[in-house]
Amino acid sequence: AMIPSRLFSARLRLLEGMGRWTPSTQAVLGPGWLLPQHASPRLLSVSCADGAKHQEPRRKKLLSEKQLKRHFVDHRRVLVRGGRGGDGVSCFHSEPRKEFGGPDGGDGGNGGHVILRVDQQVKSLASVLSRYQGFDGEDGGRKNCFGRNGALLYIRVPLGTLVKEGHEVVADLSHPGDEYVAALGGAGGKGNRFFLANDNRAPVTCTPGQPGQERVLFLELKTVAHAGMVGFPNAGKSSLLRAISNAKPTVASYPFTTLNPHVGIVHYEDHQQIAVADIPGLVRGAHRNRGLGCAFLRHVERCRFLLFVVDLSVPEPWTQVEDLKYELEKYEEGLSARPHAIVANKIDLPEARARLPELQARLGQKAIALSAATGENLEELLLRLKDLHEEHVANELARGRQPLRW
Ligand SMILES: Nc1nc2c(ncn2[C@@H]2O[C@H](COP(=O)(O)OP(=O)(O)OP(=O)(O)O)[C@@H](O)[C@H]2O)c(=O)[nH]1
Ligand SMILES: [Mg+2]
Repeated sequence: AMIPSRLFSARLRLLEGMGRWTPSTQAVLGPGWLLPQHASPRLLSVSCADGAKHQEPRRKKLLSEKQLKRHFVDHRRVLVRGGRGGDGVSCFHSEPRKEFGGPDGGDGGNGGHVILRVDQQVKSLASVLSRYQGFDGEDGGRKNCFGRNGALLYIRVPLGTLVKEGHEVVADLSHPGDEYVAALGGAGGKGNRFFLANDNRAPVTCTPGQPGQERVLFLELKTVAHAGMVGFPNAGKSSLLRAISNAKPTVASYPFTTLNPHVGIVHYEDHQQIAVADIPGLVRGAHRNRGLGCAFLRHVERCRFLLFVVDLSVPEPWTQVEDLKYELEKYEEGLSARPHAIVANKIDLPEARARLPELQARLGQKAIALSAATGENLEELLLRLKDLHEEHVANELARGRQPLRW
């Protein structure tokens, strides 16, 4: 589970055991709606339920939009410093009855580099700290002992991390296993043995180790996936991802459950794998920085095709599609024209099913009506995903490019 959802659930436990829960079926978009009135029964835990008997639940504080954005970690400023090189040593060989032992001060070891490495287990930049110091090299020793080099320090980052220095993009870690040396370790110093020469048989000079490189880098996550799911909060994107893939994003009846994109892999019988990203809820006016703003729309940028997830339990569901397209277009021109499918979710609810014919008519395009909750008609979506994927592969090959492989 991601950190933000844990924060939410901690807050929500206060309301558990109350039995007042009703599933919220629609998200009403306004400034004060960011947390639910009722907690989901999923979060029930015994210890807290006991506690609830004795104490009055506290009033929940509403998260402001600003606080909400703080939970959403897809960019980070990091200070990286390579390890310092070890110092060289100045000393002379000494042994009983041997009067002029030569210089035998060893060199210091090199400082360790700090390296960014893509790790597909890592899903967000939340685990990245604000500063990293590489391992120092060891100092040299007597008897020509060289210091040990500092070990490499790896920072694990998710696939699709963009590395910027100032405004310049210095690396784009968009392939599994990609690495980028963020800061070089300093070179080790030389011991006096190094300075031994024919004209100087007894050098006393030795040099100190160099400090490691220091850089301030900006990491930015752009989720890489085949398909990106976009939809309003509570549309059921996370439920859908759970239903079709191995991913387990949190599902709850309040908007903005998902604050970080999740990527799930859909496995087909022919061993094909399609990566689907669950992208945080978009709201009307996102381009004017409402809700989570449109910062997270950069995750959509790299999705090869889109799934518009529409909540059929809300009146006039077709406006959702128009609004989603509008917001996407505001963010980047042409984004709404990506290959896409329209998914009408929550068909298990009777009022939702009744709205379907009108939705189809208004869109002038087929919508895949399904229920993430009951699993009804998921096959149609899976087949459509496969078609979209094949289209993408054919397109990329035609342009002489390598299609995204998972
Ligand atoms: N009846 C019904 N309820 C559903 C269905 N799919 C999702 N829900 C409910 O809708 C609510 C929201 O589901 P989520 O999957 O968390 O929605 P989301 O789009 O990921 O929401 P955010 O992460 O907040 O953007 C939950 O209470 C789900 O149980 C469905 O097919 N039928
Ligand atoms: Mg979600």
